[in-house]
Amino acid sequence: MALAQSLKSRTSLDDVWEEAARKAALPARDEALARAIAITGFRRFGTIREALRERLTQGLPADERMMALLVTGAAQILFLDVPDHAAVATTVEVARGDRLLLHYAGLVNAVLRRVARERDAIIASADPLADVPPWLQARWGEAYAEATLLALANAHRQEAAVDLTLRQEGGDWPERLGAVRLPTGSLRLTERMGIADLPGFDEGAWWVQDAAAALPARLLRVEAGERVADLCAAPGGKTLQLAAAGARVVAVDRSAKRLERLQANLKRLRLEAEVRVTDVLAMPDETFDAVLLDAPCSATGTLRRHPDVAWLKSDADVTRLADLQTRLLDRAADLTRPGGGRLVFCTCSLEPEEGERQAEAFLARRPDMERVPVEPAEVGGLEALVNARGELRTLPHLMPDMGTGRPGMDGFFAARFRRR
Ligand SMILES: C[S@@+](CC[C@H](N)C(=O)[O-])C[C@H]1O[C@@H](n2cnc3c(N)ncnc32)[C@H](O)[C@@H]1O
Repeated sequence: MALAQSLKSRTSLDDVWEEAARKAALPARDEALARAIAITGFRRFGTIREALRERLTQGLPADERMMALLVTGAAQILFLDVPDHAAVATTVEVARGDRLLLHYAGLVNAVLRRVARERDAIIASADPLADVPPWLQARWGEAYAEATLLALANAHRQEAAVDLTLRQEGGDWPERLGAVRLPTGSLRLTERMGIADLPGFDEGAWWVQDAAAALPARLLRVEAGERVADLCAAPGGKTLQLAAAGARVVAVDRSAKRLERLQANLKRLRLEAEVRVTDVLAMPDETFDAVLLDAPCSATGTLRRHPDVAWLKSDADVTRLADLQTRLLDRAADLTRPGGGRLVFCTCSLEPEEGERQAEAFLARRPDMERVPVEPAEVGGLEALVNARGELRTLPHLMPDMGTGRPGMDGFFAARFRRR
């Protein structure tokens, strides 16, 4: 019932999962299936809800737990490799075991059987935009062309691939890992495997990082020995890239818990960085040769991994976060060395307020900063990833599958500046 809890409290699935899993105490394999069901429930929430609405004479249940129960049952029937009878039986069993849902058991049984019988028709007639909630359809309809909106919706229905960033480029890692080298340099696994069992994990030869997430730190073009600030650094994917390039990195984040993961990552990779638990806005004056600001954002570029975000966030979150980004960006500029220091601002959002408009307003209010356009050659020659102003704008459908059967990448924005 993590899905119900997440919907009710508008808290991310990741945040409610740990506690829910501890309470349920499921064996690892069952927990993995439960998580796949919850993720699929969110990924296809619009399609599933519509299918249920059309098959419930009384309309959708107001009770979140009942709604979540039906969604998890239908997700298994429609989109997961679970036999229909097992999906129906386990969902009915959950209803029977719950005092408040007990009287719905017959209804659950009937509606899920009907969903199973009508599966092909449900899938064939599903609206291509059904899984994009209205607030995002409105935003993306304004920001992007109609064909792009459809491509985004389609990309978000796919599960994300697992990409790796090599600590050191080269070597025979693609063969050893059964991976394909993407044009941008990341490796993409062709099969889903236990990460810790893969060759090179213990020796710290690579780390998991989406192909798009690996681009912003590269745009900083750090050189060995440079002093670099990684602001909003945890859990540290970009810190690892900067440290692996030989920079003396100061990694800053206000979350001590998330920084623990960054420390563990540094340890496994045998890399070093100075780690500071602090609010970027409260950092004392000092300057760095290069600064990376990977600001907190609505994360609408990561819906393939975190489909819950689409159903839990709202316009108000974008406004609030964009305001925080503006303040963080000004602080990041102050920390950039005058006379040539570089600054890269990035977010994993598809919203212009958290990307293009943020960069435009920044340049307008900071005459001490100038833009350093990104060249397509810096992102593997993929021209579609760089806009006319020389900003990186990756979209989830823009990475071809390169023979892995798993296309796609996170949606990221990055702009590069130099301090005069
Ligand atoms: C997008 S995540 C960073 C991901 C990270 N750069 C990476 O590549 O693994 C944003 C981070 O910003 C941190 N954060 C949010 N507001 C902050 C602030 N005012 N000062 C410092 N860190 C902040 C959050 O704790 C979160 O870890």
